Amino acid sequence: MMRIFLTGYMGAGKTTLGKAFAREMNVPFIDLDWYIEERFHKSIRELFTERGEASFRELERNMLHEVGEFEDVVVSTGGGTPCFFDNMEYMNGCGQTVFLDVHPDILFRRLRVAKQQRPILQGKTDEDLRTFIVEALDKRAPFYSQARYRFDAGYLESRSQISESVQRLRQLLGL
Ligand SMILES: Nc1ncnc2c1ncn2[C@@H]1O[C@H](COP(=O)(O)OP(=O)(O)O)[C@@H](O)[C@H]1O
Ligand SMILES: O=C(O)C1=C[C@@H](OP(=O)(O)O)[C@@H](O)[C@H](O)C1
Ligand SMILES: [Mg+2]
Repeated sequence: MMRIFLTGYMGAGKTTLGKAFAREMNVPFIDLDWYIEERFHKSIRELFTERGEASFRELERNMLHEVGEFEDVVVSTGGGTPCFFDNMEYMNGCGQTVFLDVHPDILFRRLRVAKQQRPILQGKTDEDLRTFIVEALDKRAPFYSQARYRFDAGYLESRSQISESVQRLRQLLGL
């Protein structure tokens, strides 16, 4: 049975790598954000605005517990998932957890062009964004570091880099 949770900051590549890795391992892929969006028929952005973050975190935890029941699955969590409730402990209890570690400079480069879909980053100038990433990583590090494995996900910019990363992740997990 394979149950893998990918964790890490926004833009770390959880969705990109998770999708490619699940395909390689021939198991279903679940992106927790997409799962939530489908269930509630709303975008993450809408859920944040309509309910506020605290309520989003509750439903995120509930949905995590739902997907944590599935067997043979690769789950990409949201960037904040490990940092609320006992979510990290829960994931460690039922599967393999991987922290996708990426340097803040690379995260900045990725998120600059992809901040529209992420409610937490909206309206930030470049300078604000850079500071915000560094500070958030600092706050979230104690949670991310509880993952069983750490993976350097700084190389996901092309198809070949993605497939090289998939092989590297496979080796790390001994699969
Ligand atoms: N369609 C795309 N165009 C350009 N870059 C992309 C695209 N999809 C993914 N990427 C790159 O991969 C990064 C990681 O994205 P993603 O997998 O969504 O991260 P996460 O799920 O951890 O937030 C992106 O920010 C970007 O650098
Ligand atoms: O870091 C966060 O708090 C969040 C990350 C997002 O997921 P990604 O990391 O996949 O962008 C999404 O769950 C929501 O916007 C909140
Ligand atoms: Mg994602």
